[in-house]
Amino acid sequence: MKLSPLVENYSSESFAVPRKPTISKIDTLSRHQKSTSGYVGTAGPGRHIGNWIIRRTIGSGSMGKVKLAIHTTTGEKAAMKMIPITPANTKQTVRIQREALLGRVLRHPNICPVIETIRTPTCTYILFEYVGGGQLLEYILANGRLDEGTARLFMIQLLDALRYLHQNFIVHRDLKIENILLTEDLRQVKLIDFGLSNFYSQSDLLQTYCGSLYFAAPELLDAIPYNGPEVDVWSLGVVLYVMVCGRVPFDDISVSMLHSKIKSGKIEFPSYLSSDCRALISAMLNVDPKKRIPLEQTCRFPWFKQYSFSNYMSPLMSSSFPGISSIRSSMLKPPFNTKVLQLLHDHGLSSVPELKHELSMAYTERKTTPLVCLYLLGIESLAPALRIPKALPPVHSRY
Ligand SMILES: Nc1ncnc2c1ncn2[C@@H]1O[C@H](COP(=O)(O)OP(=O)(O)OP(=O)(O)O)[C@@H](O)[C@H]1O
Repeated sequence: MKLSPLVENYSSESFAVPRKPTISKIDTLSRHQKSTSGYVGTAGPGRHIGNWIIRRTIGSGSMGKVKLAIHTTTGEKAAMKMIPITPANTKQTVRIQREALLGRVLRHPNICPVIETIRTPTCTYILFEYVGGGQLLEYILANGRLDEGTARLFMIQLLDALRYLHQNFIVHRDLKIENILLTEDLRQVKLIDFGLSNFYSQSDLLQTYCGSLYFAAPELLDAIPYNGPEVDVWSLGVVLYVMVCGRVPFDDISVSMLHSKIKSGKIEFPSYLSSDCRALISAMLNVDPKKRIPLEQTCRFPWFKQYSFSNYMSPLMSSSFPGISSIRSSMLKPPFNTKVLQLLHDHGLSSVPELKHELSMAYTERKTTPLVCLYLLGIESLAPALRIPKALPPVHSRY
């Protein structure tokens, strides 16, 4: 595949200098954006939902519109996802509950948290922390590809977020450039959209194919059951390529051709890309999931060599906060916290007595199950010291 002249012509730009969007990039990158579903939000601007006033539309996805909401007393901003309740659509119900619950219990500086969930008879409103810098995709469309220094900073943050998820046996499964938002100062990225996330275990393989085709690992296209984390590694490899090249690595208007390009794993690298960056992308985009680099080994790649990875790790990733199975199960102790059990039940899990029973079994057998992880994440999310992770230092002090 020949590189687009528009991509070749880019000099090594600075992150701060904005560029005009280019049609060819928009064609390439936005073709994989899903169109909004037929749903038109029922909550117009100025309407109150709980303690929030609804303002303008800030985004849309397959689940509906996302509106800016302002808290009536504190003035806090939030992104309100409005999902109409359709009793027949159980798949959507599971997706909403999963997204609301994970957003509530996950605490990581590069994962967008849920502030509140409001349910009415007709609609579920999930209020997320407002991330003010827009989509990373839009930034790249408007300003061109990122320089490797900026891409590296974002990669470190995304790797950290994924490591946190994987340590808690959660796979994102819908990692794509549209699901990465920039903070207002453009120094941090935040992962959104956990509706397709799932729990994995070493013994049970996942089967469901989800997510965007452009970011999908080849084994998913053949419906081969997969363990979990390796599909996120592939998607993150595609994200890295998009960040540093301004286009997707595998592209075709024909879906079957796109499938074969993804399965071939043949990647064209632009000449300006450093060999260290190419090596990392190639290791992440290995078509054989068994040979694909495991997430925790990526930080040892020469592309990261100038940086002490430990400086960038959030406090949540320290050794006192491991998600390793045996340690995780040893953190489980009765009596179980009823607030957390109620929270889990409110998000579609079994009744409180059933949850207690399942946790007691896991405690007796010293087993780490998805429920154990969720319960412990719930406990940790209640601890005030862990709620506000340390802010990252400014970009330029790190290079
Ligand atoms: N926390 C947030 N802060 C600011 N904008 C947001 C936030 N969450 C979502 N958005 C905006 O709304 C858009 C749609 O959000 P999201 O991808 O979560 O919706 P979705 O319906 O789940 O989408 P998908 O079709 O990918 O499943 C985002 O791309 C972004 O532009």
